[in-house]
Amino acid sequence: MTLVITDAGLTLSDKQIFQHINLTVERGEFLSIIGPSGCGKSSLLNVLAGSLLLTEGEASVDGQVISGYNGHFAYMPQEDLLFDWKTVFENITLYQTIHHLPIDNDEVMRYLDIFGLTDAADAYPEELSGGMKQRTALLRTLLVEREFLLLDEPFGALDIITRNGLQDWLKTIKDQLNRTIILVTHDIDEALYLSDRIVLMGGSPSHFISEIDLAGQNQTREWLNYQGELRNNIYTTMLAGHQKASERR
Ligand SMILES: Nc1ncnc2c1ncn2[C@@H]1O[C@H](COP(=O)(O)OP(=O)(O)OP(=O)(O)O)[C@@H](O)[C@H]1O
Repeated sequence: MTLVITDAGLTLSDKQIFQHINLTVERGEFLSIIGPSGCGKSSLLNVLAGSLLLTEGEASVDGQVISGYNGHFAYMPQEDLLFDWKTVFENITLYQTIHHLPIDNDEVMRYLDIFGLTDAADAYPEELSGGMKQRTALLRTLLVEREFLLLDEPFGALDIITRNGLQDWLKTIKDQLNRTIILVTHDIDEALYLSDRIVLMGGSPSHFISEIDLAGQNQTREWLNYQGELRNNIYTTMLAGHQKASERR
């Protein structure tokens, strides 16, 4: 499946959030979107998930225009809260329970194993570490079984050690997930480490400023250590976009 966004713009309450956004995402790709706070990254994910409608242009999956909630995207919002009174198993199968869909226990157990949560299946969220909670929320999103996973700052609230651990983990399992992933992050290194491609968003109204193609790179932690120039270029570009936005506010 291919996602195509063409000349997309979004105005909310008379404020133009973003404009002229063009993007094609191919099946299996890992794309990160980075940009300053408030530039509209979450809004763009909301458009794809169907909870916001574009005011200009269009987004489509395999030619089918997105015009509201649709069956292509599973969205993990910034604060994907787990229900405290439900176990890990019950939390991750919530979508199926709510929609009266069958639960494939073998499949769920297989994913619990991949996510390192087998022993926690019957635990309640308060018994989990921060990293385990995020893995649980991510697994819940994955089990919705959509082609595209939209991850909005999934590791944003975690300490650096846990965060790095989850990045390493996501990198090792991403091929097994067999999904197309769109990740929103503020963390340049996270984007460099995990992505096939990065788009930078900024300005006012916000737009895509530039794109970095990382396909074919072997992005190890050591590789990251040598990306000072690239990291600096991304940061400088983001800063320029942020300053431009501040001047217009
Ligand atoms: N329903 C709404 N009505 C009006 N303005 C909104 C609405 N939702 C979001 N906004 C505004 O849209 C802008 C973009 O918000 P959004 O959350 O998409 O940015 P972001 O880049 O994801 O920010 P962050 O990185 O801080 O999460 C912000 O200025 C926000 O206040």
